[in-house]
Amino acid sequence: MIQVKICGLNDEAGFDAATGHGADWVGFVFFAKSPRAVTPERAAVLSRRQAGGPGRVGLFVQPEDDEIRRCLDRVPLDALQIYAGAGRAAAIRARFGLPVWVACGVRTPADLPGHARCDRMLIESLPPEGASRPGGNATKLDWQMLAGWRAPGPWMLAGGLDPSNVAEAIRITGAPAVDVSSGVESEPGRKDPNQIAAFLAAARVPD
Ligand SMILES: O=C(O)c1ccccc1N[C@@H]1O[C@H](COP(=O)(O)O)[C@@H](O)[C@H]1O
Repeated sequence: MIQVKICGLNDEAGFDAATGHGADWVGFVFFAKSPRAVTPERAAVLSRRQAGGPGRVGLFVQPEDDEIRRCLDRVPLDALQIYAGAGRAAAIRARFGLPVWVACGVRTPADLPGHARCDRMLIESLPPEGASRPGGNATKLDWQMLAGWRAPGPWMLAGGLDPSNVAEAIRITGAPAVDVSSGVESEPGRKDPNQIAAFLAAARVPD
């Protein structure tokens, strides 16, 4: 079955929709410039609503070790999704002993990774020129680019997915897992429980 991560959860309604409809992972954005940003304390409150539920993924942009440590002291995380180079990913993994997922921004087929240097690659489009954040911009890749790509390790597709296009994206790319943030929101930073439910259902429709 296709695995699904619902990212950028920051309120009870969104969190409950993601867990209640069977998301495999929920994501908390620890990046202040994001409209979905949460504090570690807020993530901990949400996280406690569903003990033993989906995996909890913390999203960090160019993080220092201290920032990750501060989060982990407050909220248990099962994986760290980072926007940083592969060398930094290895150091973070060694330091914290958690799976590290690395965002791989792709513009042309030459950008597709040939080697796995982390626990999971997030294949997504590069941000638009002048964007204030490296992801979460609702920009999608040319999915056809991935059609002949042999993934060197676990990966997921992200960027510009929504309930109306996720099934086609999976069909074209062969993605085993997908990640969404903007595409299940009524406005930036506000998750829509109905769209979360629709996304999970659409991602899991059998071929
Ligand atoms: O969601 C954010 O605000 C965010 C901020 C900084 C880096 C990444 C962010 N989100 C991630 O971006 C992709 C695509 O998101 P979208 O569905 O196009 O909005 C996804 O991996 C999010 O986890």
